[in-house]
Amino acid sequence: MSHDFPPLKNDLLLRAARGEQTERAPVWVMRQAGRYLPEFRKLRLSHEFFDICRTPHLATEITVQPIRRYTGLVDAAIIFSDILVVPQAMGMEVLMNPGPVFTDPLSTPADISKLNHPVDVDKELGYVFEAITQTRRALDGEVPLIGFCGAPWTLFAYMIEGGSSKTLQKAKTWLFKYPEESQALLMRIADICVDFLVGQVKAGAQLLQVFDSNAGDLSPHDFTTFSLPGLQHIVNRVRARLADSSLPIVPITLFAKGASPALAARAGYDTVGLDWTQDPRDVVASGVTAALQGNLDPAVLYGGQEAIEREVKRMCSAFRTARGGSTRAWIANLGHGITPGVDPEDLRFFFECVHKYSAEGAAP
Ligand SMILES: Cc1c2[nH]c(c1CCC(=O)O)Cc1[nH]c(c(CCC(=O)O)c1C)Cc1[nH]c(c(CCC(=O)O)c1C)Cc1[nH]c(c(C)c1CCC(=O)O)C2
Repeated sequence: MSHDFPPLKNDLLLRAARGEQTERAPVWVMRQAGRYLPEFRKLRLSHEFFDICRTPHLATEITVQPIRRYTGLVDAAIIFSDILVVPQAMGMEVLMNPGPVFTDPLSTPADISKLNHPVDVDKELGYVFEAITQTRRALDGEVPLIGFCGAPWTLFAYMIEGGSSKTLQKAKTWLFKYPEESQALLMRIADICVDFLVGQVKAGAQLLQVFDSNAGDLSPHDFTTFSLPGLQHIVNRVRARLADSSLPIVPITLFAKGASPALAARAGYDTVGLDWTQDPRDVVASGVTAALQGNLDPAVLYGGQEAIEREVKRMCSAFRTARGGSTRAWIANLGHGITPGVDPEDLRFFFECVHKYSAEGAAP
């Protein structure tokens, strides 16, 4: 590889993702660079959301904010960006005000012809690669850097709904009314995700995560029919392409929120992310052998320190019991992103509790 990055000093995340035993569970939280941090809100006052994503030194600055604040407590950085940069690369306009808004969503399959095809990922998303490379240098090996993308089904849903939606009525209409066109578009998105993820590893990402945030809206049959093929394509092609280009075969995590973990595990990722509705003991009992990530309810962080300590203890004990007494192959996290109203000191306490209660030899 052409980069010469500082050596990694904390590899807990990478070891847990590979299924190894670690002296304690590595911990990070989804959306850890975000609005609950005053230093993020301050920078955000003078910059639009997607301008930050497109400006590598700003994306780097925000990515390292939680690493600086929680030095020695947090075990990973995740590049500051958004899953919706992929629809932008496909030619769609997306604004953030305050949630995502597509100015011209897809309404029928005829609209697919308006999308860029093929997409030159290096050209359209090169700013993410540059941000990753700058962030690797800024991190100075303190913690590994996670790259990510949205899953085809979740991106497809945003491209059709034009924003967040409770029912996903429009996107689901496509699945049932235009199944073949839907599958073709889902696989087109999957191919872009492959190029995007490989480019992120080339730029310096040390673990990848695919966010299928809308997975739970599909029945098991429809998840299997419409989401799983793209997810499998991504993990298989990314691994093959990394091997062909002599790049490191980094671990890959799938967070399919709301989906059955046993079904998500069929995609073949190294780590399966769990939301807080799942009990890790049931997940392991159902035959899932992948590493696990998660899964405290983000709302626990509003409950005060007594609740945080009690619930982290409960979580650690559940993951330990799931594996017959060890915290092997577990990455501690929330079950979804941290929300804007959390007190940063309560997140610090969450990290401290994970260190204490996930340690080898901690009381069960
Ligand atoms: C569905 C989704 C999106 N984006 C993302 C997902 C998948 C994860 C999930 O389910 O939450 C992923 C994402 N978005 C962001 C990151 C950065 C890295 C991190 O710290 O985790 C990541 C990994 C920054 C962001 N993405 C967004 C913000 C807040 C925007 C702002 O600063 O105004 C941040 C910090 C905005 C965003 N972006 C998106 C929505 C629906 C919203 C608005 C609602 C919300 O804020 O949660 C799309």
